[in-house]
Amino acid sequence: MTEDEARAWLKAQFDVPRETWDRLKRYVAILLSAMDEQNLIAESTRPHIWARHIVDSAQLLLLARDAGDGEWVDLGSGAGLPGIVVACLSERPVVMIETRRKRIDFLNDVIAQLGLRHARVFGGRVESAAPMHAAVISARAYAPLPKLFASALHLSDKNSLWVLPKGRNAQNELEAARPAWQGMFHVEPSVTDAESAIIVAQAVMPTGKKKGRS
Ligand SMILES: C[S@@+](CC[C@H](N)C(=O)[O-])C[C@H]1O[C@@H](n2cnc3c(N)ncnc32)[C@H](O)[C@@H]1O
Repeated sequence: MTEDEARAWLKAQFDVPRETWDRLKRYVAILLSAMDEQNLIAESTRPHIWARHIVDSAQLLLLARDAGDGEWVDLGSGAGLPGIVVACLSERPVVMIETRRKRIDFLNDVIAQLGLRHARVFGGRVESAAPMHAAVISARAYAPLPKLFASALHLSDKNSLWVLPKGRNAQNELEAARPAWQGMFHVEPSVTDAESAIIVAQAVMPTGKKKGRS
């Protein structure tokens, strides 16, 4: 997907009013300029930021269309991927969880500059966030599945929809997690890379447990 194709995809998939479009463009500009001070995205992806990061994040919204009302919780948000992109493209409240100080400051700065009043940052470890009933949980390049589920189970209930971009190893990672984790799982192809996939899960709980949090 070229950068032009990425922007065209966004326009085709989302009703992108001018204000939203401006926000996305400002986010990209802020992110690129902050790259002088901290490594927020891989240097090699800088020329492909719309395809590799913005569309890659935005596609999760399509997979979460049927989620119930409530907060979208993004684990290990880093530069705000996908959390900031989700907050730009939807009105759902977004909580980004990030532990590194410079990244927390960056995220709060982006929220303020873009006026994203429905987004907030929890600055700390996922494991130490207060229990929640998230409607959607995303995690991009955060942790392998077993650690991901174990660290964030207290943020979920049986209705929470997990949308987890997992690159080219998604199916294998899912099979490896199966003995310890049960739920309804399926794997969706990524629009940005034909060989990458996104794990979508619901009612996730450790195997052997009969009931999740309701
Ligand atoms: C590889 S980066 C990915 C960032 C972003 N999601 C992306 O796709 O570009 C992983 C991020 O997760 C954060 N992180 C790792 N473990 C964490 C934890 N237990 N709690 C909160 N944040 C964590 C790191 O500080 C880092 O910013």
